[in-house]
Amino acid sequence: MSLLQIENLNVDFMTDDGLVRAVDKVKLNIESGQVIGVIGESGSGKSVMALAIAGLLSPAARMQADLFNLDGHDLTRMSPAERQNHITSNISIIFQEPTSSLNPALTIGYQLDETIRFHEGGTPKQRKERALELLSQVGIMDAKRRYKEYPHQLSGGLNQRVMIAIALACQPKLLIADEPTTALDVTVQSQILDLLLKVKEEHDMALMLITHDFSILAETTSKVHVMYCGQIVESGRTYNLLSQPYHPYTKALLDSVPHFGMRYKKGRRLFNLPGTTPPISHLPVGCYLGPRCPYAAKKCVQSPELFNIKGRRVRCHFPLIEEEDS
Ligand SMILES: Nc1ncnc2c1ncn2[C@@H]1O[C@H](COP(=O)(O)OP(=O)(O)OP(=O)(O)O)[C@@H](O)[C@H]1O
Repeated sequence: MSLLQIENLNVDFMTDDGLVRAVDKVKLNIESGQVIGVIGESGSGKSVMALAIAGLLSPAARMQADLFNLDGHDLTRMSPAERQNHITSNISIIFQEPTSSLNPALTIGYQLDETIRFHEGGTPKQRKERALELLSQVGIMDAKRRYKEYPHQLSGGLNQRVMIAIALACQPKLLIADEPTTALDVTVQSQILDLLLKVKEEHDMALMLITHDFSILAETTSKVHVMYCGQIVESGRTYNLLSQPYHPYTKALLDSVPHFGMRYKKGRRLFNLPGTTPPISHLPVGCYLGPRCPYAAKKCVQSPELFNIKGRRVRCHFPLIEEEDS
């Protein structure tokens, strides 16, 4: 069953350079219980898209969508207050830096209690029991002691567990994890990923994982969206997309990271996409990847639409499909 359906989501910001578009015609469909991934270079619009979905954009942002259906309700027809209420009842989000997401002046227990009070209510005793239960569920030993402690007394990994406990207190149907492991040590990263998958199963949630890391996507997701300059440029089933990318940008990202089993020869270099991501205030005409793309041709001065091909959606005039595939 479809949990979230979005069509033509745009997010604009008014800046000194004028109006800029950080998220451009994004189309998404998330099924209940599904794990999807979003990948792209820094500045490609992943976080702004996540904030837009979670209803957390700054007032300076302008958001517009042709379709925004969440759990069977059309958000485009709701008042801002109704919309916010529906989103906070259904979506939670955790961020890259758990320690800065928590309030350093308040205990873990107080911050958890605030969320439980808002979403579930109950007496102080019931709420405390619920908070301790949530802390145990996310693998925090000695929950009673941690309940009284402040974020600075916990490691980054433990604080991320607390953030996950707070997210679960909202009983979301969708949890968005925006680079949840980037700021953590490698060993802690895999523990947090395992935990996210465990709580996703236990709470029957969908999970949107935003990352820079293809190996995380390969391990955890069933579907991947690749973003560049605010647009989704390729979407598809994880295995198919990673094993045979159709968009030159997806291929460039994959070719720029080492793979297990790759033969290393002296002097051999990983692929390097020339140039840098253009600022959203100065995007090139036509295909945004055009000036950096090894496959660019005359036609690429026209903006490519996202089109369906062999179970994939690709925004490219010349997708990398071999003869026998087409
Ligand atoms: N409040 C804002 N005002 C103006 N521009 C903004 C604002 N917030 C984000 N942007 C711009 O929107 C674009 C997308 O940013 P976003 O943070 O979503 O990228 P990202 O893909 O999440 O990057 P990273 O992987 O580094 O987190 C960037 O060009 C950024 O500068």
